[in-house]
Amino acid sequence: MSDRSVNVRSAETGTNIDAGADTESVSRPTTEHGDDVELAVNGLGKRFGGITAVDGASFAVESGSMTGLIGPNGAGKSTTFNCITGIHQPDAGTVAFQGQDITGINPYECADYGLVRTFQIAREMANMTVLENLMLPAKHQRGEALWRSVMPFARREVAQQERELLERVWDVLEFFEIEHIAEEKAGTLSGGQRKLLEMSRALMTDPEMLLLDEPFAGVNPTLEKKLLEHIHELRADGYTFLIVEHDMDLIMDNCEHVIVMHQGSVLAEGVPGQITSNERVIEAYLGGDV
Ligand SMILES: Nc1ncnc2c1ncn2[C@@H]1O[C@H](COP(=O)(O)OP(=O)(O)OP(=O)(O)O)[C@@H](O)[C@H]1O
Repeated sequence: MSDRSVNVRSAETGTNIDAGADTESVSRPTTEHGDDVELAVNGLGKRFGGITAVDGASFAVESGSMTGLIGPNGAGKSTTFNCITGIHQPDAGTVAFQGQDITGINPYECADYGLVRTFQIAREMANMTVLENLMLPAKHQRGEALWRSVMPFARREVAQQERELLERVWDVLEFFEIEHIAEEKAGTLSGGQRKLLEMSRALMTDPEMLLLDEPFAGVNPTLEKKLLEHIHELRADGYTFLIVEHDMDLIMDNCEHVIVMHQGSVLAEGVPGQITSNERVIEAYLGGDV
């Protein structure tokens, strides 16, 4: 893993918090170019009743890359994200993160491994302040158990952890330049500010790889530029990104590798130039509902 200069990582960075003993450790694979694979999806399948949402999707995401996952509406992108991060149990296939089989683990375990996806701010979070929203994900990761808060000898440790946590929250807020909205209720934020909060929440779990589902939807052009700068900055610090986004130009301009899904499986992948000139991709989009 590369050194990271952005000061948004916790003191525990790099130490994989006990992430489930029943997962298999395999040697870390490489791409055909010999680069490290951060995420490997193989033959992934997911059905909902009679609907096949994901149908044998296979792809790899290179460590430290910014990879785009595109495809017409209903291609299976979100379901793929959900199967990777444990929201859905896949019916078929495997998911490996940094060479470890993580197929079917739950979202918390997934975050413990360092793989996290952004979530829309849920309704129940809307009444909480930005600060409170950011305290939550990291608290879970620290495994706050009841005994910690009731046993006198543990109280000092908890207080120290709270202080560190708060420091980290402010580092993240500062990184995204949103300190001024720390006390605002999440429900009152603009679309762009919400996206920044979603990213901030994901960063609080101290990830290695972020899966972003339409991070620019509803974001005005000025904030979109800012958000992109932040993503590029994090990426330069070694984070890996897999981004689902409908804005094709944005993906082509910012990702070095693009995966195209169609009808639940991977139709094409390559550098942006290969994708824009691929006739099967053009056909899928023209025939699809985009
Ligand atoms: N929970 C669900 N129950 C039933 N069908 C679902 C569910 N989630 C997704 N689907 C169906 O699975 C297919 C793939 O959906 P998915 O949302 O993964 O595609 P997508 O590529 O993300 O689409 P979009 O770009 O429109 O968000 C669609 O036909 C969708 O209607």
